[in-house]
Amino acid sequence: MHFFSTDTKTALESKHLAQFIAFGPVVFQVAKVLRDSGILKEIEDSGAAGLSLEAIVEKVQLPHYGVRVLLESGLGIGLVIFNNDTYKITKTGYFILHDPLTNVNMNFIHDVNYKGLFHLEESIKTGKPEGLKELGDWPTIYEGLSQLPPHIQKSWFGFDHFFSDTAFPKVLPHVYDNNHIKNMLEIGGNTGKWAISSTAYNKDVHITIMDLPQQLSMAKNKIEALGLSHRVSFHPVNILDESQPFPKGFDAIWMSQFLDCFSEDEIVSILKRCHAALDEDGFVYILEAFWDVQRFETAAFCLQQTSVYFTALANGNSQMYHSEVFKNCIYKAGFEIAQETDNIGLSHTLLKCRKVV
Ligand SMILES: C[S@@+](CC[C@H](N)C(=O)[O-])C[C@H]1O[C@@H](n2cnc3c(N)ncnc32)[C@H](O)[C@@H]1O
Repeated sequence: MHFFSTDTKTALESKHLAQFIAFGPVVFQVAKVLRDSGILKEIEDSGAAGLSLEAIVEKVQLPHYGVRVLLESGLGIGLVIFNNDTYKITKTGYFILHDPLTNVNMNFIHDVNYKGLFHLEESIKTGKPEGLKELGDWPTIYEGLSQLPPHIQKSWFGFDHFFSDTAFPKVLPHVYDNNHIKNMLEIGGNTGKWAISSTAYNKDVHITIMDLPQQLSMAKNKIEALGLSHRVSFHPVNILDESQPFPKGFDAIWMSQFLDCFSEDEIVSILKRCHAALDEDGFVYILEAFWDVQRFETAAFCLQQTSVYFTALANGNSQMYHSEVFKNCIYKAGFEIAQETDNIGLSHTLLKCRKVV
């Protein structure tokens, strides 16, 4: 929050940033084409010597006019510099080429969000993911995940997994060490990554994955292929259907990057049903990224902008939450927070919640 309490820019900096915003889609597309066409890579490979426009055209085999337009735009964006008749890469250009976070975000924004974001204003008014029609005809993106075209699906999973992959190895000891968990319900298990890493980390735990039927069939194939069917069960359900009871008798419930897919009222409803499904001395473990609990302003920025994907594309009513808004949902559902562990992986917080007695 401290990042956002004062206006620190000069008037000149502010006007420059305003132009970056006004030309935002141009900046984005140029950077992506400079990355994907190989132009940035050729310039980087030339090192301190740099490359002339003619040499770049020769190397990437694209029309002279197009390469010139891209590079002149790239100068203004700050991806390249030009001196002694040659282009050289900048540090920002380097991040566009090599930084995993930048690449995952850029692919996700281009493939999943770009066209749908055109419908943002409509989504704000209706509370529905109006941009989703650019990808397919589903009520939310989750029903469509397994049917997305392969390159869009790759970008969606690349984005989702990037954050959980960095957090899961760090969070496993917090969940399993000294907690004697034998029977865990995992809600929103997606492709089975948590179940797979849990069974490898803890030789006793049995996991039941609850998710949409389409999603579970993807997870099931993976679990079977790994020979883990005796350790992992599946419970297909649309959690928004409140008439569907949760299975009972769990000493732990795990939800990672799941509750941010729902509105505040829906989160409370899901957590109340967790309350009923959980043993009296059991715990709900929630792994989430909160934009106000970040060490770096860039991390907070990424989370704040990711919220807009939920508005225009995913379901129209959820977001990456401020921690206080989210915690109020936990309290309303009859839980208290027994332990909070911040700064896990890139940006996550682990909340260990117990029933209020
Ligand atoms: C963002 S993914 C989280 C995946 C995984 N837990 C992780 O940490 O990477 C959200 C998951 O929630 C599931 N989901 C979304 N809406 C659902 C619903 N209405 N009922 C059941 N599962 C749902 C999706 O299918 C998806 O697997």
